[in-house]
Amino acid sequence: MAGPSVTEPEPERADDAVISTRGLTKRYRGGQLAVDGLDLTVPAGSVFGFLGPNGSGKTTTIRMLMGLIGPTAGSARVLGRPMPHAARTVLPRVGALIEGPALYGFLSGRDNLLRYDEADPTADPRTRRERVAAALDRVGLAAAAGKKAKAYSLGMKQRLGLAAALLQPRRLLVLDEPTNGLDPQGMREIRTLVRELASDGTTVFLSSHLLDEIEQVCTHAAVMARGRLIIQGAVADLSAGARGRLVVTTPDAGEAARVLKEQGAGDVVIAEDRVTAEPPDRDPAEVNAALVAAGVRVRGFALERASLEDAFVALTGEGFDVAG
Ligand SMILES: Nc1ncnc2c1ncn2[C@@H]1O[C@H](COP(=O)(O)OP(=O)(O)OP(=O)(O)O)[C@@H](O)[C@H]1O
Repeated sequence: MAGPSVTEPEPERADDAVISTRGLTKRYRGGQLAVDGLDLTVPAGSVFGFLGPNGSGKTTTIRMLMGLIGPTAGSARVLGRPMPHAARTVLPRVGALIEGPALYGFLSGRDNLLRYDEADPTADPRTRRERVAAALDRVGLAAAAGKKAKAYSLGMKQRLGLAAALLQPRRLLVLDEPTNGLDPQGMREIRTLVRELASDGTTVFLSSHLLDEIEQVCTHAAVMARGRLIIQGAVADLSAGARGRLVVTTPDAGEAARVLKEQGAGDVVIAEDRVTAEPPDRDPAEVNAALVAAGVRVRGFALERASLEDAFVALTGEGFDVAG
């Protein structure tokens, strides 16, 4: 008689978070508090940017999420399961690219992937070649598959690392600074790839110290500074929280600055024929009318959308200094 089929326990929790941490903390042996009480929620299907200057605790967090190091306090769940406890069941469904891919330079890109695939005990050897070809194709390396990996550019190596992470279907991809060290073209390629992967439904968690990168590819973001979470949420909401700047283009910059101050604008800055300021609490049309009435020749009048950087500065009172 056929008994009930053995199925894996449903891993997803009601909140549908692919990653969630509660009070996650790491203090290194030397006493360094690298991550301090982190409550992170990564929604399923998001491209989640994990942003922070160098040394803010991103890599330490990723290492805890992947079960590579244990937390000092708090807990982390990945795909609904506790880490590092459930690493054996969780990690096969997570593709990770952490601290650059480990590649054999003397082997071709294809042979590197064949090796990766061989190392996976769940991978069917009969379909290995097709899997490797599909992964190479996915990252745009099909034409360079026969080249030795040492002849690859840094961007190609990153893409090969991604291909290795994509040999199996993944629920989650974790990428630690995937564009670090790449030239603008290499960066664009990786970003395009990330967008494509996300449109296939894979949740992508990527760390970066580049604000504009997060704005370009991510739907959600969390901002870290000195081991603490500053803010997290949908990227559109994060930047909406900060006010944009008023930008007036005029040959009469000095007079425009005076009028803007009179109208209640803050932080008025003149840069040649551009005057920017924190917009005052009144109808922009009135501000414009006041400029014109004072004889300022207004050639441009705009409210620039706030960037994530503005949000960061507003929240921390500091610039986003990548040198940390
Ligand atoms: N193995 C370690 N032992 C002691 N301190 C460490 C260790 N690894 C990291 N740290 C410290 O913990 C803090 C957070 O480092 P972490 O690497 O997590 O930051 P990060 O945001 O990933 O920065 P980066 O992009 O430079 O790697 C830093 O002050 C760092 O010097």
